[in-house]
Parts: sequence; structure tokens; C-alpha cells
Amino acid sequence: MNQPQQENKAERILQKMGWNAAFEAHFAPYAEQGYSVGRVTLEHKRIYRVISEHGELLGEVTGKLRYEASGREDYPAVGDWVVISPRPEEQKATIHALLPRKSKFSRKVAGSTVEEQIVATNVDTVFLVNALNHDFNLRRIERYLILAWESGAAPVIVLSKADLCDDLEARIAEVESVAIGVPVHVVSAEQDEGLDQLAPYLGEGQTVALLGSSGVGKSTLINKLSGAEMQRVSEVRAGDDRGRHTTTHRELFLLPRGGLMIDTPGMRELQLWEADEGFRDAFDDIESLGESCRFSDCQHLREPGCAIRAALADGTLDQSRYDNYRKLQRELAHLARKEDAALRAAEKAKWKKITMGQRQKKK
Ligand SMILES: Nc1nc2c(ncn2[C@@H]2O[C@H](COP(=O)(O)OP(=O)(O)OP(=O)(O)O)[C@@H](O)[C@H]2O)c(=O)[nH]1
Ligand SMILES: [Zn+2]
Repeated sequence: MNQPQQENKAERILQKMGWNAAFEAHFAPYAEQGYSVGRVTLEHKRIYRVISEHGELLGEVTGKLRYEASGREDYPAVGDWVVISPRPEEQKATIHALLPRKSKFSRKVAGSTVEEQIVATNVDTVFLVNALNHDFNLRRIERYLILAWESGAAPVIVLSKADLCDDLEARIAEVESVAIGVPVHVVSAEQDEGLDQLAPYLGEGQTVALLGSSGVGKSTLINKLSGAEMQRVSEVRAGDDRGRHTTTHRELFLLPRGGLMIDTPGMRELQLWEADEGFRDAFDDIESLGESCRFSDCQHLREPGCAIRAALADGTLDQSRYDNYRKLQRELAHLARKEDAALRAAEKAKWKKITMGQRQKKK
């Protein structure tokens, strides 16, 4: 292959992986210094699988990055674009830096620490998958919307298992009333219905992540969109073929018809933990109603000129939506208090360690 052809091919790989002008602009200063770039598809014990124009490489971060990192959020996560120096002959790379994230899904690290753990980044669209069976729950959709808005990815509601529902119109109307302006699509992965509605979100280089409770049909949907029993099945089969395992298992993967899918275990267990902006976006209707109360510090209890109570009375605001709003607000406030307490405890422990160290030195 001649040089330009090779360059074109390399560029095509990056484009398929979601490379765009915005990332390119952030990368420009690194490019000048001769660095390459790649996207993280899997993390395992601080070893990162990275797709680059040099193919798939195993990356490790530099000591400098580790030294300068103030927490887990400064380390690469699945979906990240990373600045690398590749060693293609060894299929390895050194990771020097992360490019700024377009969006991120995070959760609190398990246990009493208050560290943020990033489970997926640079997601363009998040499918909020909800089954249209007895599990259907508007309040859960409201909760997922907070997570979605907080992440910076655009939410799309996917109502799955349409074959189990005989009142579609009513369900859709209910969902639309709590997810104002959010696209809603009805599918049945099992019956292969409605899936082409999802194609626009899966154009070349577009990244989608799935959020939804256990059993709503996320794996089934991924398998259908992959056009094959790709995800879990290949992992099971990998048991008798080690070589295959390493080449097939990824948490960020290309779909055969273009588009990328993120399916990390962390995404599947995502809980609400910190979401000021996400909360306001998800309940924009209620928040703006509250702003038109006569008193700016209205508690919406007995005050005259309360816009919220007026809306509840005339039915423009649904009581159960408002109740959930209050409930989630309390929950977030409670989490924030817990975090503050944990943060203070961590600070205290740190200072104790430092002062003890100093005392020891004096001895
Ligand atoms: N009737 C019907 N069943 C479906 C449909 N899609 C998935 N299912 C069934 O729902 C069950 C759960 O599906 P999964 O795809 O494993 O659900 P999941 O969301 O990946 O679940 P977790 O892996 O636990 O998060 C399986 O028994 C599927 O066969 C559908 O469109 N219609
Ligand atoms: Zn009020």
C-alpha cells in the first residue's frame, strides 16, 4: 500500500470509532508532538484495550498520569479517547493523556469512599430501555432520565417487549407526559419489530449505551442490533477457545451496520448518586412552575399564589409525578449529605495520617 492509501485507511478506522472534529481539535497539540490516538474498548485491572489506527493495542498509563491523577475519574474508562504512543510490533501502547469527555456516566465507588467511578464515556445517545409488561413503571423512567441528563448524552426511551402489551397508545402517552421532548420508540426484539426506528441513532461513529433494569431485554436488543448472537454468546463459547475470547470480548464494540454500542457491567448497575443538573433537566416542567410561585422561597404548602399547588389542583401537573419529584429530591439531598459526611471523614483520616507522620518524624 502506498502512503496516502494507508493514511486513509487509518483515518477510516478512527471515524468508525467515533472520531470527529471536536476530538481532533483537542488532539491537535498532541498530534504536533507525534502522538497517536485511540479509543478504549475495555478496561481490566488498569490495562486498557485500545483501538487505534495501528490496530488493537493493550495500553497502560504513564507514571506521570498516575501521579497527577486525583481520583478514578482521571483514569481512562470505556469510551475514552486516549493519547498514546503505540508500539504496534508488541501490540502495546503507553497512554499519556485523556481527551476531554463529551459525556460520562459515573457512579460512586462501592464502599465508604466518595470516589467517582466512570463507567462509560463519550456516549452520544442513551437508550432507556423499559419493558411494556407488568414491570412498566413511569417513576423508574423519571429516575433514569435524571441519570441520562446528568451524563450529557441524549436520552431516547425504548419501550421493549411490545408484544406483551395491548394498550400501546396509552403507555406511550403516559411516557411522553413524563419525558417531555424525549423521543419514544416501541420495539419487540423477540418479534423483530420496530428496530429500524433505532437506526438513526446508530449511524457511523455514533455511540449508544443502554440503561435499564435487569430483564427488560437489553441483551436481546443488542444481539438483534448486532445481527448475530454476538455479545454474551461469544463469551460463553470463548470458554473452549482462549484466543477467541481476547479478540471478541469488548465493552465498546462496532455494530456490523455502523454505530457503536457500550455495554459495561457498570452501566447495568447504575444508581443515582449526584445529579443536580440532571435532576433539574428531568423535572424542568416542575422547576419552571416553581419559579412562578409568588414567593421565591415557596415551599408549595400553604403559601398564597403557589403555582405548583394550582397546577396540581387543575390537573396540569400529575400528583404522582410531583410526589416522585419530591421523593427523588429528598433522596439526592440525603445522598449529598452522606457524601459530605464521608468526605469529611476522609479528610479527617488524611490529616490524622499526616500529623501522625509528623509526630513520628519529631521523635
Ligand atoms: N416477549 C418478549 N420477551 C423478550 C423480548 N426481548 C427480550 N425478552 C425476554 O426477556 C428476558 C430478559 O431478556 P434479556 O435480554 O436477557 O434482558 P437484559 O435486560 O439483558 O437483562 P440483564 O442481563 O439481567 O440486565 C429473556 O427471557 C428474553 O427472551 C421481547 O421483545 N418480547
Ligand atoms: Zn409554590
